[in-house]
Amino acid sequence: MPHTPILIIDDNESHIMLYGSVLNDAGFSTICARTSAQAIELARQHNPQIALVDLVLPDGTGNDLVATLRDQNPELRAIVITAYASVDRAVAAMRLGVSDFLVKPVDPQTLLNAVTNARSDRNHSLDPSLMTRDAPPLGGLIGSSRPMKRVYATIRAVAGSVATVFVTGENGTGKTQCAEAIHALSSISDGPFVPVNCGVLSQGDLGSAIFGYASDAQSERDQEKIGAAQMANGGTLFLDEVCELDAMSQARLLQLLQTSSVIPFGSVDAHPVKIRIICASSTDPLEQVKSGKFRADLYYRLHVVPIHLPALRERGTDVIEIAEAMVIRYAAKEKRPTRTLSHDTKTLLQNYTWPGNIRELMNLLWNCVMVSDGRAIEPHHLPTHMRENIPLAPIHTPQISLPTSLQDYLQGKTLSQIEREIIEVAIAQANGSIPQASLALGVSPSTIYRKLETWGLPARRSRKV
Ligand SMILES: Nc1ncnc2c1ncn2[C@@H]1O[C@H](COP(=O)(O)OP(=O)(O)OP(=O)(O)O)[C@@H](O)[C@H]1O
Repeated sequence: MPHTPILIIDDNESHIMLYGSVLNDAGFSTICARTSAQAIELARQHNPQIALVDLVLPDGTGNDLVATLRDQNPELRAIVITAYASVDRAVAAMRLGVSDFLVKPVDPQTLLNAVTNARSDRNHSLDPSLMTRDAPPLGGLIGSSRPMKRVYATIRAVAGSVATVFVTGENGTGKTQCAEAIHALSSISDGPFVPVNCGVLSQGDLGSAIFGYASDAQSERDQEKIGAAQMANGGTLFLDEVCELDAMSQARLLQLLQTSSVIPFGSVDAHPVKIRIICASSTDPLEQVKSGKFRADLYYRLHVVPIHLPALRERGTDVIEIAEAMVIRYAAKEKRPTRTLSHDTKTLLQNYTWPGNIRELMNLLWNCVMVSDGRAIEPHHLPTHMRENIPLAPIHTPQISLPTSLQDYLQGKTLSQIEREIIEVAIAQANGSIPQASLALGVSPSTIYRKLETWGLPARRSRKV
């Protein structure tokens, strides 16, 4: 429980009673103000850490009041309540450092979620020792660089709450692994962890994959498909590449966050769910908000606790720590003798820019374990572009050439066989460089790495055509 009461500011008596009783029933103490002036005075006396602020007050705007209260106490978390959701209002509130933005009518669960999130956000940001002390790595995450220690500390700090977490970082930096670590450390770790990659499904499939659908009861086909949000009930829903959601799914996700219930497509029935949402993006979500692709109010609700995963090239000697662990892992997996990394190999690994991050490193080492025969992995086992320090941006994009008669080529092949062949050709023509092959194919390197993982192939063993 917080040591100081929650300050409720609203000029409507019935709202004050409603919010007060919900919070009191949940064990919070509250104090109430009907005007900005009263609120400023009460805040001086009681130093509240959380304030619930109506946007329209008799003697000023809620935003102005938040600014004054945060001037008095920069650690104060403000939850703004408004009758109208609008992007402008949400953005203005975000600029003021508002912690949550609720639209009337506010249901009790949404209010409690917002207060719980504000508390965990506050606890997290108030503990500077968490950010600097030597946080040991978490299961599965290797690396002891300073930026990663900060990440481990944040994961630990947030895992105890159910606050929404927004993980950012380039492809292959470990966003999914980070989400899994948060779930594993949380009080809901017994519940399911349900990941959805919003970047790989078509928009039509994506909406029903997350929220499910209910079809016409007369239809002979399945009448209902449970979506990931319901499957995650009691656990964590992980939305990877969340900025890829279309407008309709963004609206549904916002509704899910506001009401803690899921309405499947084609249905009007709301299914209550108790889930934590973790989302991730490899692009800057704020840029997506600025360009109008992603709703500001949704971003704002998702971005309660941000975690940024540094690129592998920014993690110092983590690259060697991870590489050594991977060599052991792949040697065991492939039943090959364990090899060391020679001094020169380590230097090359350390100096490379790793556009595909850890996924690229893993695939490279898998390949090295397969092709090396001596005691150590030497520079000649590495791809040419790493040995010769070829710049990251390719001078020219390789052209993909396929057999001349398309009909002959396609004959008797499934779509997935064709996809696999095209990817293998592109890799071969890029001399084993996944980043270059991905440029030629117009997909992200992660997409190719994932496919190779599915096929059980290390990256550079792809067939030369
Ligand atoms: N710190 C780490 N130590 C060891 N392995 C890691 C680490 N971080 C990530 N990995 C591994 O690297 C691979 C890629 O990680 P992950 O899928 O979590 O990345 P991602 O950022 O979610 O990628 P994408 O953006 O493509 O979805 C996984 O096999 C994961 O287990």
